[in-house]
Amino acid sequence: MRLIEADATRLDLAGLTGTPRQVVANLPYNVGTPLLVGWLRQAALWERLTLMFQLEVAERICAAPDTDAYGRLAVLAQWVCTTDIVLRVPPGAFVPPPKVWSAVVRLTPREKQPDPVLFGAMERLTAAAFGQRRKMLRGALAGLGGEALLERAGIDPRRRAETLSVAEFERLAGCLVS
Ligand SMILES: C[S@@+](CC[C@H](N)C(=O)[O-])C[C@H]1O[C@@H](n2cnc3c(N)ncnc32)[C@H](O)[C@@H]1O
Repeated sequence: MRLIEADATRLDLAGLTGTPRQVVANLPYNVGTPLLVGWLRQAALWERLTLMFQLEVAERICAAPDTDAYGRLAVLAQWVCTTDIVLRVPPGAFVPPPKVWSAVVRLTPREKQPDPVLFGAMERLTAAAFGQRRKMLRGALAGLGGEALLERAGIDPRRRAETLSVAEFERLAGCLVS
C-alpha cells in the first residue's frame, strides 16, 4: 500500500496505476460531485467506481426521468455508466454521526464511451436544460440553438428537461456538435 497525501481534485488518479483500475472511496461531501463529474469525463479509464455520497446525492445520480431528483448528474452518470445504489448507511454508522444518511453507489462504465467533445456538449446542454428546469426546453436552450436544435433532434420544443430520457439527451448533444 502507498499512502499519497494530496488534494483529490488536483490529482491525476489514473496516472497512479495501470489497468484494470477501480476507485473505491468514501468521498468528502463538499467535493463529491465535482470529483465524480471529473471521473465521468474519463469513464473509459475505470473498470468500476464504488463511491459513498450523502444519500440525496446518490439518489440524484441514479434518478429516473420525471422525478425531482432527475437532473444533470443523473444524465451524465447514466449516459456513461450503469448506476446502482448498493447500500444505504444510517448516520449512526459514523462517529460522530452526521445529520444525513449516506449511500454507496456502484458506477460501471459502459463499453462505448463518448469522445471529450461530445461529453463537453452534454455538460453544456444539461447545465442549460436543468438550470431552468421548469421552463420549456425551447427557452432553457435558447443560447444553444433553442427550437431549431430541438427540432433537428426530433424533440418537441415545449417539453421540459426532466421529461427527456438519457437517450434523448444523447441525441440532442449529437446535434449540438454536428
Ligand atoms: C467522508 S471522509 C472519509 C474518510 C475515510 N476515508 C473513511 O472512510 O473513514 C472524507 C475525507 O476526505 C478528506 N478530504 C476532504 N477534501 C479532500 C480533498 N480535496 N482531497 C483529498 N481528501 C479530502 C477529508 O479530510 C476526510 O478525511
